Formats: sequence, C-alpha cells, structure tokens
Amino acid sequence: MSSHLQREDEAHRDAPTPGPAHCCRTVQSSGSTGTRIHVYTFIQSDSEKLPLLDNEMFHSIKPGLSAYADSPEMAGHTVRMLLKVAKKTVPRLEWKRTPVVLRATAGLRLLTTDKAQALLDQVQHVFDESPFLVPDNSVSIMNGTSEGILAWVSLNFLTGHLNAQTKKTVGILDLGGGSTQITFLPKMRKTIESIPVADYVARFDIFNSTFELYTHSYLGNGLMAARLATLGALVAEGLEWRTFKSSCLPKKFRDEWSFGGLTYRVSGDPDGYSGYKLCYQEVLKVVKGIIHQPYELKDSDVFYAFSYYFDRAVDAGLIDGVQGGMLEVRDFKKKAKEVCSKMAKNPLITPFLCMDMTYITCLLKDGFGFKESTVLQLTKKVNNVEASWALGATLDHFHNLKIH
Ligand SMILES: Nc1ncnc2c1ncn2[C@@H]1O[C@H](COP(=O)(O)OP(=O)(O)O)[C@@H](O)[C@H]1O
Repeated sequence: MSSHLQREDEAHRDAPTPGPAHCCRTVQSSGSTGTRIHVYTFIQSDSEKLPLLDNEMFHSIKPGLSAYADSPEMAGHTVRMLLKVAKKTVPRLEWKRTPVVLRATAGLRLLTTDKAQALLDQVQHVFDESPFLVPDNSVSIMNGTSEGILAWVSLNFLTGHLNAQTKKTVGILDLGGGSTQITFLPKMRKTIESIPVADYVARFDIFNSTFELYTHSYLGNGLMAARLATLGALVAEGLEWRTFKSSCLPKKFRDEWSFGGLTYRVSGDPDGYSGYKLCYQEVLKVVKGIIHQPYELKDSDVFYAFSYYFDRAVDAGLIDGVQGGMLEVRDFKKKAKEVCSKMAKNPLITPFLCMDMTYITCLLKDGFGFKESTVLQLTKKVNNVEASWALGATLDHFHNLKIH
C-alpha cells in the first residue's frame, strides 16, 4: 500500500466527529491533443490543512477542442460525453454541490480570440444545462504561468512535499502538444535575479507558506507544435498542394498528418539525407534563442517529467508504460540516435519517433541546459493519480493559492 493511502487510513481513524467531509470535484482539461475529465474525491477533516485525496476518476477523448475551431458545436458534444462519465462517477445526490470547471491550455491559446471564444461558449452552454454546480469563471483559458504552477502543486502534493516542513520539493517538466512548462523552487537567489523578464517567476501562498517559483510556459514548444515548426509548416497557405519535408522522417515516408484542425502533407527527404545529426540541426531552430536556461539547473535535484516526455520514453522502449522510471538526459540522446539510425528499416511503425526523441533531447540539453547526467523521474501516475495540472487546479479552487 502506498504511503499516501496509509495516511488516508489514518485520517479515517483519527477523524473528529461528525466525520471528515467528502467532497467531489470535476475538472475538464482541454489540451491541444485531447479533452480530459478528472473527478477527484477529497477527504477534508481539518479546514486548516490540505485535504487528503481519496481517489480520482479519469477519462479522456481525442482530438482536443481546438480541432473543432470551425465547427464549435462538436466541442459541446465532447464535453457532454465527458459529463456523462462524471454523472456515473458522482452520486446523484452530490451533483448539485459538485463544481465543474473547464480549463483550456495551449490548443485554445493558439487560436484567434473569436474562434477560441466560440468553443468556450459551447462548453459554457453544456455546463449550464448540466445538473452540476457551475461556479463563476467555470470555463476559461488558463495562462501558462498557472499551468506550470498548478502542475508543480499537483506533483508536490502527490509526492507528499507540500505538507512537509522541509521545503524540499520536486521540479516539474511538462511537455504538452502545444506548449511546454518548466517549474521548480530555486535554491539560489541568482536564479531569480537572472531571469530575462518578470513572468519567469511566480509566488503563491498555501496556508502559512509562500513559495517563489521559477516557472515558464513556452507556447509553440509543445511536441506537436514543434513538429510543425521543424517541418516549416507554420505557414497557413498552400496546405492543399505543399508537402513539408524533414530529415527527421524516414526517407521514403509520405503521409498526411493533422494537428489543431488542419491537415498537412508530410514526407521524408527522398533525395537527401536523414538521421540524428541533420534532424538535430532542424529541431535546434525551434529551441535556440527561445528557451531560457535557468541559472542553477545544472546542480538541481530530481525533476518529474510527464505527459509527452513519459509517452515517448515508453514508445522508444526506455521505460515501462506502467511503472515509469528514472532516466538520465543522456538516455534520451542515446535512444534518439538509435531510433533515427534505424528508421529507414521500419519507416511505417512510428514515423515521428526520431523527430520527437531528437526534439526532446535538444529541448532538455540546448533548451533548458540540463547536464547529460541530470536524472529525470518519468511519471504518468503517482499513487494511481494522473500527473497533470488538474489536481493543482482543484486544490486552488478550494484553498485559493493566490498566484501572484
Ligand atoms: N489532464 C491531463 N491528464 C493526464 N494527462 C494529460 C492531461 N493533459 C495533458 N496530458 C498529457 O499531455 C500530453 C498532451 O498534452 P495537451 O494537453 O494536448 O497539450 P497542450 O496543453 O500543450 O495543448 C499527452 O501526453 C497527454 O497524455
């Protein structure tokens, strides 16, 4: 049994009469590659303390809402399906006092304001018709700073670091489809002093502690957005007739690929070369001059890396898809080289794996400036709970973290 659940049992035993309050909450997170629902059940026995998480129900639907930018009614359909799952999970008597919230991330940030708003309006309409509690500001686009901070809160809550007095915490690396986030608690003053602009640092309060974190979200540096940039496909014109080539793809590969509601013709470079070295030069353009290198990263503690970091490490055979595992940055590099050199032999299985693994390597090394020996904890779930910002968003709702 996990230590987290042990603590829960203790809470049951020691609960003051009339007993701990259970509360449920559903969060829908709307990313560029999927829309997901999380239903959390907490036990709150002491309003001065963090609640205990009893369990999470999680479900996801592809594609993300941004794929419906030109047919917003479909967004309503996605959300209705996810609320159906919530209805099955939350007891009927609790529906009225269970808040529903949707927070959209990079997929909607990348759309025009009008298109994004039309999608949010559809979601709001479905929420208003639902039997759940719909708080003010229940449907919105979350900014990148909140996304980074809330993911850090989630992971530190799940690993037991938020309750501890030690101020020992873990950093987080989140690689979405549209954006990527890095957040950690700096130990050196110089890290804060050497940030390029103010939006690389955020403070928030939780009970009697204030945390000052280094955090940044890079819009356009998520894994799918990086594919687009690598392929030179950020242009809006000529999608019907252009084919976007890359030496990160198998030479004989040709196919269509969709992201954010648009479809692109993509291929390897049949008359040119392919492989890790050339691919690295291509992906470096997406990273160089864009990603800021934090001052103290090189000596940092363990970082938890999840979302596409985890998915691609599994696809490449570096870690087990259930257990996750610890990897060094150099493991990504070694595997990227291997995958790229083998892609000609089996071009159809995972054609983007060379590009993705090379981009991840480049992002970690030349982007953030991690050493090859830095250890990453690759994680999908902690104690059966999804690693994502959604849990932090829920704690924020109940305990107003006052991010400033
Ligand atoms: N709420 C979530 N719960 C679990 N995994 C998530 C969640 N949000 C994103 N992910 C993971 O993140 C990656 C894609 O992120 P996505 O939300 O599409 O990115 P973005 O926010 O940049 O649009 C995938 O690996 C997906 O499984």
